[in-house]
Amino acid sequence: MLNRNFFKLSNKKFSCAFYNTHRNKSVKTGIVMLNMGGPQNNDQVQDYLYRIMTDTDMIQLPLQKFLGPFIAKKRTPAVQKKYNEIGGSSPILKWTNIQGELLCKKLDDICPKSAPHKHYVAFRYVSPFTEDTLQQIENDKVERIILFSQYPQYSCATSGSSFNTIYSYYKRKPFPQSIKWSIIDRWGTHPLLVKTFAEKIVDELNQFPETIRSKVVIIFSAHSLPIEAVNRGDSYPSEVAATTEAVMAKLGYRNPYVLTWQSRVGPVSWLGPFTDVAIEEYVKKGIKNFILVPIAFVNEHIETLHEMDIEYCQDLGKKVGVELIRRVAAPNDHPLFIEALSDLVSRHLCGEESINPKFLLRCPSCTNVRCHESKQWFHKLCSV
Ligand SMILES: C=CC1=C(C)c2cc3[nH]c(cc4nc(cc5[nH]c(cc1n2)c(C)c5CCC(=O)O)C(CCC(=O)O)=C4C)c(C)c3C=C
Ligand code: FES
Ligand SMILES: [Fe+2]
Repeated sequence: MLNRNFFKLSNKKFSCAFYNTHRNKSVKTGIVMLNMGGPQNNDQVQDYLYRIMTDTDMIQLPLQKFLGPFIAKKRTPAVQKKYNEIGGSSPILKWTNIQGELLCKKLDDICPKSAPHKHYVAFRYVSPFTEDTLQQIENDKVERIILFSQYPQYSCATSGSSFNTIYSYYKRKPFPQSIKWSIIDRWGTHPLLVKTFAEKIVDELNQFPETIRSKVVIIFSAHSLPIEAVNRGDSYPSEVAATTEAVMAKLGYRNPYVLTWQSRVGPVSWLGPFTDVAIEEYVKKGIKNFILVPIAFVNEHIETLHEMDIEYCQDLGKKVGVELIRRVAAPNDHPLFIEALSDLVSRHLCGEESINPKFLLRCPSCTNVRCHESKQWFHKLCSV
C-alpha cells in the first residue's frame, strides 16, 4: 500500500503557523531538486550525451539504439571543447547546491515544524543520479519528500523524463510506505520568478544609453523542442510563452520583445524562430540593440555561458554588425528567486497544494507507455 493521504487535493488555505501548531511531531523533510544536470569534467561528457540521446522521453529518433549513441560519440569532442571554454564543467551542480542550501535555510526559519529541511540533488543524465538520490533519501529515513522540478516550465522531454524515472525506479523495488510525498511540477508564472526576471532585465536595460533604451529588443530565448513533441501537445512552448508574457506585463510592456528558441541537436525538425536567425534578421532590418533573456532555466549552464555569451553575443554579434547586445544572468542565487523557491515549497508543506491536476494529464497524442504507467502511478498516490 502506498501512503496516499498526503496527496488529497484540497482547496483549503492553511497558513504555516496553523499547520505547525496542529502537528505534534517534527518531520524531517527532503527537497528533491530534479534536473538534467551537466558534466563535471571532460570524461563525463560522452556518457552524459549518450544518456540524453538514448532517452526516449527526451527525444525520439529513428533507430534510436544505434543513432543515439552515434550522435553522442560524434558530438563529444565539440561539446568537450565548449565545456573547456566555460571553465571545464557545467555549473548546474554548483548552482543547484547553492540554491538548495539557501532554500532549506529559509524553510527552517519559516516552517520550523517540518525542519530540518535538507535538499537533495537528483540529476537525470549525470551524477548525482535520481536513482542514487532516492536510495540516499531512504537511508536518511526522511519522513517527507517534496519532488521539486527545477525546470520552471514543464516539458515531457525534461521534467516528464525525471518523473518517469522516479516511477521506473519504484517499479523495480519496494515503495517506502512511510514517506509522505508532494510534487511541484511547474511554476513558470510564479510572481517572484517573474519579478526576478523583470528586475534582472531592468538592470541590463539601464546599461544602455538612455537615448536608445526604449528601443532595445528583448529576446526571450529558450531551449527549443522537436516539432514532433510540439505537435504531440507538449505544454512547454505555451508555458515558456506564459512566463515571457508575465515578465513583459510586469515591465509594463515597455520594450519590443520576441520569444525565440535555441540549442537544436540532431537530425530532427525543431521549433523556431531560432535565436541566432532572429538576431541576424533583425540586424538586416536595421534593429541593432538587444537583450538576451534565458527564460527557461534557473542557473547558468553551457547554453547561457557558451551559446548565448560566446556564440551569439560575441561571435555572431560581431559578424552581423550588432551595436550592443547584453545577456541577462540566470536567476542563480538572486534573493527574490530564493524567495520564489521557498514560497513554492512552503505552500506544499502547509498543505495548500500537493499536486497539480495538469500533471496527471498526458499530451493529447502521447503514445509513450512509460508516461501512461507513470501518470497512473502518480494518480494512485493522489487519490487516497
Ligand atoms: C536531444 C534532444 C534534446 C531535447 C529535446 C532537449 C530539450 C531541452 N533541454 C533543456 C535544457 C538543457 N539542455 C542542455 C544540454 C543538452 N540538451 C541536449 C539535447 C536536448 N535537449 C543535449 C545533447 C545537451 C548537451 C549539450 C549539447 O550537446 O549541446 C542543457 C545544458 C546542460 C549543461 O551542462 O550546462 C540544458 C540546461 C530544456 C529546458 C529542454 C526543453 C524541453
Ligand atoms: S509525451 Fe507528453 S505525456 Fe507522454
Ligand atoms: Fe537540452
